Amino acid sequence: MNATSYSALPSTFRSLHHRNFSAFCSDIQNPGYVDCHSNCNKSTSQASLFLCSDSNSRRNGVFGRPLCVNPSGRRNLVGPAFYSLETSAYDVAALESPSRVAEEKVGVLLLNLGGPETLSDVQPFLFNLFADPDIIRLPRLFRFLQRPLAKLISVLRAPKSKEGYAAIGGGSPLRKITDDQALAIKMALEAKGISSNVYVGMRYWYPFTEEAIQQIKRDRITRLVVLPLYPQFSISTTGSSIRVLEHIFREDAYLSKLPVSIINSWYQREGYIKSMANLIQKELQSFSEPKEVMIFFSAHGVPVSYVEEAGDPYRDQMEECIFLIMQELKARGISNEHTLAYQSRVGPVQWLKPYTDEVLVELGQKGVKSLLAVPVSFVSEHIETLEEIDMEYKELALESGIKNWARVPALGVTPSFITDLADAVIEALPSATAIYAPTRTSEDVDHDPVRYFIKMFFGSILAFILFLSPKMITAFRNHVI
Ligand SMILES: C=CC1=C(C)c2cc3[nH]c(cc4nc(cc5[nH]c(cc1n2)c(C)c5CCC(=O)O)C(CCC(=O)O)=C4C)c(C)c3C=C
Ligand SMILES: [Fe+2]
Repeated sequence: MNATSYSALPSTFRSLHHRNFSAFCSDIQNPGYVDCHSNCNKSTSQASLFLCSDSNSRRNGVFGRPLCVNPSGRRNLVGPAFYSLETSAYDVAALESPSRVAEEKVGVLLLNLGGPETLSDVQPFLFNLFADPDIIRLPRLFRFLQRPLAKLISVLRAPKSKEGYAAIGGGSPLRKITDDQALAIKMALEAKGISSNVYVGMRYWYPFTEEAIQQIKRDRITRLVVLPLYPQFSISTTGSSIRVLEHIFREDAYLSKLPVSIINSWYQREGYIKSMANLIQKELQSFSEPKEVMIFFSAHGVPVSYVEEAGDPYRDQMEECIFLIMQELKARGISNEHTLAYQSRVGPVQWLKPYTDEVLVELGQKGVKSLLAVPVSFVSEHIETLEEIDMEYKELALESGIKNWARVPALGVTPSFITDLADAVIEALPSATAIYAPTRTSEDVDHDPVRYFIKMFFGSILAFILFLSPKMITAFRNHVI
């Protein structure tokens, strides 16, 4: 697991992230949904609160006996069961004063992206996504345009996006797969002697992170591990979900005192690397000449500015991840050629290169005949594996001269992977610390009505010119994702 605490992230990212906290408010387009951000204000965070260490962590212990079982089957909760802990191997305070009897209710919150379940969910889902200031990062002057812009882009993009979801059965499989993963992690923890409630919190669709948090509160969880289901950290994924959590936690007396441990990334974990290597090794055997196969890692892209201006560690982590997987394969005597490319770009800006579609064409032209696609930024099947890779990229590869094509499946509930995630949770438990309420800074409150009017006026004109240009519209409507 990445031992990087939040405070150890690149300072450029931290400052951007904290600045963004100031602009955050609930943007969720979700008619029958109770707005958990009603207290949303313009305060900013100065805290670096995500402390998670994997060094010298105690592995599991025996954690007491069942106290009670909540029979209600909440949709974002997996198998609720609480245990009373008489001695806790992970409770640092309890270790310091062994006479203390701690009663712990361990919660694990899985963070994920979420996806539309039906075709009519697609546009509101896209609205939620584009209304996220970590997905479309507007300069301060334009922030007031986030929601109108999200509306515009979501409407423009919805037809293309709907085609994709229609091609994979009419909706995203993400919710079902994430629920299965939650149950599997709960059972793996149970097998290691830890009883827990495992919750699913999606960023852009049901069950929303806000709903999961409310359930955690109702369940009076006393120690929480937050586990994003993204192996590598990006501002646009884990960062965005953590920002939502921070916002909710700092507004709430109970939550701000709850010991929380957030696992920022876990791409270097041995169990994950080995599980990925297993999938690749197995799939290589489906080719008639396994040694001739090019291993083609395809990661979801992010705009270059995230990495080069905002300090997103995503590209570095991705490259290290690929290195570790290849090292593991080499240790098994597999030394195929490999390459990494980035897929799924949206909009008119530069994304991380090389682009998957361009590399496929080049490889075909260079005479590569066999290719094994390995989706590497996500651990569930989703639209970008099932539609973009399996349909669009496969077709492109075959047209470009590649003869033999296969893809490794996403990890899903692969036992070795799930066991490793359970271990990551156990290792994170000791470092859970309360999130303290940060103070506000004047930078985040724009009191002056004249300044506000001037910003709105010039911002609108500039936005009109920039965002409604035909180039912009085409970019959002057409780019593959
Ligand atoms: C590590 C994974 C992901 C990163 C990084 C990421 C960044 C990112 N994504 C968009 C825009 C869209 N993403 C969409 C779907 C989508 N994205 C991810 C993962 C990452 N995104 C997943 C798993 C999914 C699929 C969910 C599902 O329903 O199966 C979409 C919608 C799909 C479509 O329109 O076709 C958009 C749009 C941006 C702009 C971005 C970084 C800034
Ligand atoms: Fe995405």
